[in-house]
Amino acid sequence: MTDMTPTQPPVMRMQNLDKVYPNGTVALKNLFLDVHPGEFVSLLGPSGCGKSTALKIAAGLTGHSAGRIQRPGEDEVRGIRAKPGDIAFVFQEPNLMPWLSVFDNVFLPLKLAGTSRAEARPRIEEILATVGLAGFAGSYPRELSGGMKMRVSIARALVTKPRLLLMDEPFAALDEITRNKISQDLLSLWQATGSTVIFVTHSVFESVFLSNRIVVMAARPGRIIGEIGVDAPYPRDAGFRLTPDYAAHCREVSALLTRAMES
Ligand SMILES: Nc1ncnc2c1ncn2[C@@H]1O[C@H](COP(=O)(O)OP(=O)(O)OP(=O)(O)O)[C@@H](O)[C@H]1O
Repeated sequence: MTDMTPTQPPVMRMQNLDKVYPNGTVALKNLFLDVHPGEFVSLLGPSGCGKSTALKIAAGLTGHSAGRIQRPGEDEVRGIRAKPGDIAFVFQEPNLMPWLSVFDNVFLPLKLAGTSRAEARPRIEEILATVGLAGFAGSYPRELSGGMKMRVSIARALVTKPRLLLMDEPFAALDEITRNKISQDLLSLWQATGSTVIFVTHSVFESVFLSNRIVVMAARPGRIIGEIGVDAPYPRDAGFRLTPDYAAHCREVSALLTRAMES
């Protein structure tokens, strides 16, 4: 287990959040979650417990009904809102612009932030190389496999060096081998960029492989039932290996998930 004592102020803080959708569905109730700089937090829980809702609120894509949220760069007291580029997200569907090349898809958020093409080029080339797409800058989405499209989507999300990266089951549609490879790429990027990540997944294996903290939500209404720190004594660059430590962490998370299902 890692020492989970926070050392720096959180990048994102959810305090006592409730979310009631207009149709009356209570998706979140008394949700508290602090995410600290450089953390990779996985959010797990039974289907419908409110994981995506929590992520959408964090992204500012939907509002909350009660409680408080502090996003990166925001200061409620001084009325400062998060800047575009402070928060990035990656969903299951890569959502690339089909008429733009791989280079231009990744360039898009930098362009919107006012960066020139020439200025952006070295950064884009570097990030494409990190995700294994060095030779594909001129390709178009239709020419890429699902795994390659996901790599472009991750590169596009991280190219602005966001303070917070939100990922909602990004690898759910990929086959297992591609999923393992991309997980390793994501881990390299996370380590290289020092990003802070919140990652929603249904996979215990994936969460233990990737995260340094796993937060489990209870079935209803959406609230946190417990969390586990993962200090990764197993070789993280070697894929999902069932070493005794890795397996022990997986068992711990599975036990917590079982409790969450029964709650
Ligand atoms: N736009 C919406 N309007 C009404 N209810 C919604 C809406 N979006 C989600 N819900 C409901 O809110 C609850 C939480 O949904 P959410 O998608 O956040 O859960 P989840 O944990 O991400 O689920 P899953 O693991 O299946 O993706 C569910 O009961 C869902 O039906």
